[in-house]
Amino acid sequence: MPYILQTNGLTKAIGGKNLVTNVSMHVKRGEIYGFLGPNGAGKTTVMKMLTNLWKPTEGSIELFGQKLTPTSYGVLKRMGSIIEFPTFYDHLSGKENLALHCEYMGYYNPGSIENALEMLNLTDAGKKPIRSYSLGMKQRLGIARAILSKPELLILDEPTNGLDPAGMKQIRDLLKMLCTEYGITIVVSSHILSEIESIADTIGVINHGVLMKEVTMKEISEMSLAYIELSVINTKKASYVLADKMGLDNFKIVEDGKIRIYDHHISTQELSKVLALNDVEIVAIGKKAETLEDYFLKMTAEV
Ligand SMILES: Nc1ncnc2c1ncn2[C@@H]1O[C@H](COP(=O)(O)OP(=O)(O)OP(=O)(O)O)[C@@H](O)[C@H]1O
Repeated sequence: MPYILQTNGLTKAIGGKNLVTNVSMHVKRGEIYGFLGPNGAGKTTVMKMLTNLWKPTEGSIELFGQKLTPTSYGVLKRMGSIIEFPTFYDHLSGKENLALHCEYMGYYNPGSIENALEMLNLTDAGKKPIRSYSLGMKQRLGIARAILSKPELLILDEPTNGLDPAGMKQIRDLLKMLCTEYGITIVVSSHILSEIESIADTIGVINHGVLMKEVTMKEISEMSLAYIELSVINTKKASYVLADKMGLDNFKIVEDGKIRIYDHHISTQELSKVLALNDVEIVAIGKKAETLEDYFLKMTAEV
C-alpha cells in the first residue's frame, strides 16, 4: 500500500459554490505532511472530509487502503484528529475530559489517559479544571485527546493557532517526536510556512480550494532557488541575446529592464561578456536567492 491516505478529485460544494475543487493529495505512511495555505484556502474543508464530518460532493478518500464511507467506523478508529479549535467541558479537569472522550468513543485501555497526559507534559495540570488552562495547554490537551487511542494517523487542523513562539515550538517538537518515536503519520495544516517547514517531510500547498503542488522537503533541498538578476536598458535585445545567442530558456522578465536567469551552468562573468559583445548595456548584474517563502508565495499568487 503506497499511501496511508489518498484523496481522488475531492470536491466540496455548498450552496452552489465550490469550497475545494478536485483535490488529490497523497500522504505516505510515517511522514509528517504539512498542509499549507492562506486563511480560507480550504484546509479545514478538506480535513472535515478526511474525518467524515463532511461528505464530499465529488471524489473519494482512501484511508489505510480502504475507501472511506459514511460507516467506516473501523477506519476512523485508527485515526485521531483536531478539527478547528478543540473544545472541552470547562468545569471538568483535563483528565475527566479525556475520560469522557474514552467513554464516548467506547475506548478503554488502563493507563492510556495518564500516558497521553504525560506525553503532553500535562500530568499535574490534568487534575485542574479546563477554565484554568492557557490556550497552549488546551491545544496540548486536544492533541492528548487525539492520541488517546494510539492512532496510526493524526489529522491536526492548525494546532498552533493562537500560540506564542515558545508554544508553537513545543507543539512542533511534540509532533516530530510522535512521528519519529511512535511512527504516527501526521497531517498538519498551517497558514505559516516556517511552522511546518522544519518538521514536514512533504508539503501540500492549497490555495482557493485547489491543491497547487505537493513537494517533498528532499525535492526542495535539491531544488536550487538561486538565480542571476540582470538589469538592462533594452530588455527585448537582452532577451534575444539570452535565447538566440546563448541558447538559454530558463529565464523570466520580471519587469521592464529586469530579467531573472535560473539556468545554473552560466556564470555572471560569461553573461556580462556575451551581453557586452552584443551591445547590450548592463545596468546591474548579480546573484540572488529566492527564499522558500518566495517560492510558495509565488505559487499562491498565481491563481
Ligand atoms: N459551512 C460553510 N458554508 C459555506 N462556506 C463555507 C463553510 N465553511 C467554510 N466556508 C468557506 O469555504 C472556504 C474555505 O474555508 P476553510 O475553513 O476550509 O479554509 P481554511 O484553509 O481552513 O482557512 P482557515 O485557516 O481560515 O480556517 C472559505 O471561503 C470559507 O468562507
